[in-house]
Amino acid sequence: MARIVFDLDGTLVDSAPDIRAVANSVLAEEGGAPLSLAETVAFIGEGTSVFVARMRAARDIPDTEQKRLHAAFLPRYQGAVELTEMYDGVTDALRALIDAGHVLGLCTNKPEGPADAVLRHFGLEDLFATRIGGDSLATRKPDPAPLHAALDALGDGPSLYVGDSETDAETAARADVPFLLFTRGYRKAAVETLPHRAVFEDWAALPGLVAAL
Ligand SMILES: O=C(O)COP(=O)(O)O
Ligand SMILES: [Mg+2]
Repeated sequence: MARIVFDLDGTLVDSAPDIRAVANSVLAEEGGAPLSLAETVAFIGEGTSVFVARMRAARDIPDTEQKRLHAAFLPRYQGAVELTEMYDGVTDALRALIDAGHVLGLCTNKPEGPADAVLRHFGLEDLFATRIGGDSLATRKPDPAPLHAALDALGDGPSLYVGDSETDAETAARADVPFLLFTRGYRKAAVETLPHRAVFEDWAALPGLVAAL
C-alpha cells in the first residue's frame, strides 16, 4: 500500500482553456489583448498570484495593479469548469489504484475553491482522502510543505507524487518523494532535465507502473 499524491492542472485535467477564459475576462476590462492558449499554459504552475503577475507582465500592466487584478481573477475562477477536460483514462486509473489498496491525495497550487469545483464536475471528489490547494497553507509548491501535509494526512507507507511540471518535480525532490511525470501536461522543460522516477503519457499505464515500482 502506498500513499499516492496527485497534482491537478495539467495532470488529471486540461484546465488551461478555463484559466485562459478567466484571464481574458479580467484583461478585457483592462483594455489588454487576450492571452493565447500557449501563453496561458506557460503561466500556469505556481498558483494564481504568480499567474496574474505573469499575465500583467505580458500585457505591460504595472505591479501596482497586482492586488486589484488578483482580486478580480479569483471570484471568476471559483466555478471555472466548463472548458476543462479530464485526460483520458484518469478515473479508471485512480479507481484501479484504490482497488489495489493505495490511498490517494491531491496537492495542487490551484486554490481549494476551483480545485473542488473541478473534482466535483468530474465525479472525482470521493477518490481523494485528502486535498491540499494553493491557498490551504501559508506556502505552496515548490515548497515541500504542501506535499508533506498531504502525505501526513494519508498515514504511513511508501509515498509517490504524480505531476506534470517543473514545479512538481522540484516539490517532489525537495520533499524527497519519488516523482512520476505525466508528459502531456504543461511542462516547459525537456523530460530528461526534470528529476523523476518514471514517466507516463497514457493514464492507462499508471497502475502497472506503480505496481512495478
Ligand atoms: O494553479 C496552478 O498554477 C497550477 O496548478 P497545479 O498545481 O494543479 O498544476
Ligand atoms: Mg500541474
